[in-house]
Amino acid sequence: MSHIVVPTEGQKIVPGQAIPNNPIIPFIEGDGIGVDITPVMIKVIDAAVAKAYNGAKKISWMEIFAGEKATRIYGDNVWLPDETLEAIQEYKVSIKGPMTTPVGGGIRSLNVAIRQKLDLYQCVRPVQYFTGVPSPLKDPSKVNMVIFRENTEDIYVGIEWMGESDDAKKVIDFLQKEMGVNKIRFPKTSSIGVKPVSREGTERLTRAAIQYAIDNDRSSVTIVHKGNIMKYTEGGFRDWSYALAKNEFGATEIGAGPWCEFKNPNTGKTITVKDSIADAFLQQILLRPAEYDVIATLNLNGDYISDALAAQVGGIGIAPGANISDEYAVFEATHGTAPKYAGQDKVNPGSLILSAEMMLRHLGWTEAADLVIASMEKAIGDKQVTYDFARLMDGAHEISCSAFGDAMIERM
Ligand SMILES: NC(=O)C1=CN([C@@H]2O[C@H](COP(=O)(O)OP(=O)(O)OC[C@H]3O[C@@H](n4cnc5c(N)ncnc54)[C@H](OP(=O)(O)O)[C@@H]3O)[C@@H](O)[C@H]2O)C=CC1
Ligand SMILES: O=C(O)CCC(=O)C(=O)O
Ligand SMILES: [Mg+2]
Repeated sequence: MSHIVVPTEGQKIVPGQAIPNNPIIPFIEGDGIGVDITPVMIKVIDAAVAKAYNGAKKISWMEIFAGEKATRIYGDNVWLPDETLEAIQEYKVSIKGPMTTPVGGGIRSLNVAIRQKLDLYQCVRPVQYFTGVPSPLKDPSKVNMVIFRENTEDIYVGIEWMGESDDAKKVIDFLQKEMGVNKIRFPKTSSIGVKPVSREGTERLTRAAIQYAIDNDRSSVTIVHKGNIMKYTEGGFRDWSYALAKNEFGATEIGAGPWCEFKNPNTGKTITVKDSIADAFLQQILLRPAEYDVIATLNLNGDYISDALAAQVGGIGIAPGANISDEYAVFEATHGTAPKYAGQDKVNPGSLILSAEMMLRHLGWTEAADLVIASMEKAIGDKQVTYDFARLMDGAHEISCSAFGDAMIERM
């Protein structure tokens, strides 16, 4: 039985057709702080759209279910109902709150499952400084990067077997007897994980990152990898990315290479394609952030880099993101369910609001998106901030999650 109530007003987004003035947008509330941030996001976005278009445009929100709320509605163990995935596919553009993933045993990540099942291969996470936001950097205004994180491959996808299980023993046996592997230090008790990284997966991600650099007049794309150690997976990602830059975008090597460059066909400006080994990269972004612009990286590196870079511009309370395929887009914040704050109307709704701001731009509703950015800048500039910023800002006025949404709306 369906538990999704389709709004009586509103239309579906149809690829190849103009975005309707009243699109139906599915949303997943999310676990933990989802109950706090999702309603605030909806209120702020509705206000921005109403203000920007004088009522001529409006989103019809349609709740769909996943995570703990789905188990309450659909029954035990129904974490990701089929009709939720079908709605994301049918309505094309949607937004989700965070969902809990237990550590060790228990269900595998529903967030990752949505990305895998719908092949949302780009995880796009812009990291940009807003004036007045507290930061550990001397000059955080130099941080302006967009992470393109591969979203469907790598050790992150969860192909692994628990140490001492029959399956782990079978895999270790195969590796030792058939593949000549003699480097597993403790074969009797090792858990084993598999890290698939493909040329196709790399190419489509790096293509999207380079195309983004072209479309948005960015100066460089940095391939971040650990290819010195994992030569065929992380190293493959680097080599396939450089090859794509040369073969598809006409990049040529600078000096002895491997860095290369090409002219942006739209602006004539040079775009440099370079690479950085992940450990060094994490210190470079702290010390010399101005040198990095668009980042293309694998799934696990991208996970770490997302939170690390977010910290440089105020933390994961203000870190938006989007999961994108050639057909669908699911917007979601970088952070998780922050369970200790759930239901307290305390946390920063900024990440989910900025994810919705990315969604407005994706729809071409730039006027409303601009209002979201401007009102957030004003609220922060007036030091009306949630606890996470208040504890790091002098003279800040700490307000609740919902009051921050209201402070934005008052400033639109
Ligand atoms: N895409 C998704 O849905 C994601 C889900 N998760 C899941 O979330 C659960 C909790 O993960 P955890 O590692 O604690 O990471 P979280 O991102 O949920 O929280 C870590 C810390 O980040 C800060 N934080 C997070 N969100 C906000 C916010 N909106 N405003 C202000 N501060 C915020 C808090 O810091 P402080 O304590 O300093 O106040 C919080 O304790 C796990 O089950 C994990 O798997 C994790 C990441 C992404
Ligand atoms: O799915 C999860 O529980 C964690 C995901 C995550 O950390 C991320 O996508 O950044
Ligand atoms: Mg993460």
